Amino acid sequence: MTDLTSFIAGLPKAELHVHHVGSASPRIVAELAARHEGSSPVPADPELLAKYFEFRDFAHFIEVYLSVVDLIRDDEDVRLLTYEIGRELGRQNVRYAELTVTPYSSVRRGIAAKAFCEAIEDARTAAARDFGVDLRWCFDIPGEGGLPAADQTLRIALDERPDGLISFGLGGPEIGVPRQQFKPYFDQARAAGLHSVPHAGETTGPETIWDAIRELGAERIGHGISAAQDEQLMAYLAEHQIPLEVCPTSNLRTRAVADLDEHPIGRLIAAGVPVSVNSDDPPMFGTTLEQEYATAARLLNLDATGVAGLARTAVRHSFRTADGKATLLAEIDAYAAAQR
Ligand SMILES: O=c1[nH]cnc2c1ncn2[C@@H]1O[C@H](CO)[C@@H](O)[C@H]1O
Repeated sequence: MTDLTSFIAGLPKAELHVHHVGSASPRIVAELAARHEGSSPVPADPELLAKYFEFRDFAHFIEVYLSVVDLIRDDEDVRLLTYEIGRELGRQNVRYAELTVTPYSSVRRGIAAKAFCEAIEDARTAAARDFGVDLRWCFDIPGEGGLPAADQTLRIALDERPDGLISFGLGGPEIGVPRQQFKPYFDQARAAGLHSVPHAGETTGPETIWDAIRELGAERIGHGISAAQDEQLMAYLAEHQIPLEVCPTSNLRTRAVADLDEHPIGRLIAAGVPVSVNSDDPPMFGTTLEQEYATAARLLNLDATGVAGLARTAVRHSFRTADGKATLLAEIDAYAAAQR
């Protein structure tokens, strides 16, 4: 039996909560910073960049995140970033990923919506061909952009409708950004067949999660960790099988939790809440999906069988086709059996 680290490395995985720009590796950020030399506070040097990715609080994280968004200035940057994300996911044996993409931020930067969508679709085709990674898109509203951002994000989703688009989300800060105002946009996105996957309960309490369910028709919740403060909400999530996309290291690095050993993931699972493990913005948080699995294994006291269960759970919570799920579940089972 190989050790858990190598078991995790080889395990076929699915990722459901990982942000497009938030996945820009230090190498890609350096390349983009060099392309736009001198016009960005983002350091090109990897050492300085690691320091730059240390956050005082969540608001500071969003500020840093937006400074990296600012580096993506044309469709070539979009194509490079997305293809390289595919490479990194393939390196970790991620077979399927639902990437949260924020077209509003790039269109505001002057990249035409059509060119943006063509660039991510080109990269999706190339990542499947070159790395065996099946990418899908969640288009998310950056909450700090308010209703103008919601309107533009919905327009792009419905007018451009790239082949990989499967869901509609809401990210950015929750404090001061109530979920209810986005109901008309989620209603239209859902009517058009997109799955609803807003962030909620990351930096605010359980009421934000209730709002995401009642007002936005959430089928899954980004983070949702404050559900652990509300027994009734956890029972509801368990009964209606509404999964949480939990990102442990993100919560630590944005100060959403003070200490990993206090992370509520164990309490949520013990209450029957469906939970997948994800990386969110891996290079910004100095982590990878593999490391998130190792962290979850430590927090939940999992052996290899338990870790394979994390991968299976992510596949089951995904919006992949039934055939696509069956194929990946079979691959996970075959891998786990071969490692015994
Ligand atoms: O963990 C996170 N929580 C909320 N928003 C996030 C997170 N990671 C990345 N973003 C992204 O920050 C962008 C700017 O507001 C948003 O688009 C949001 O998707």
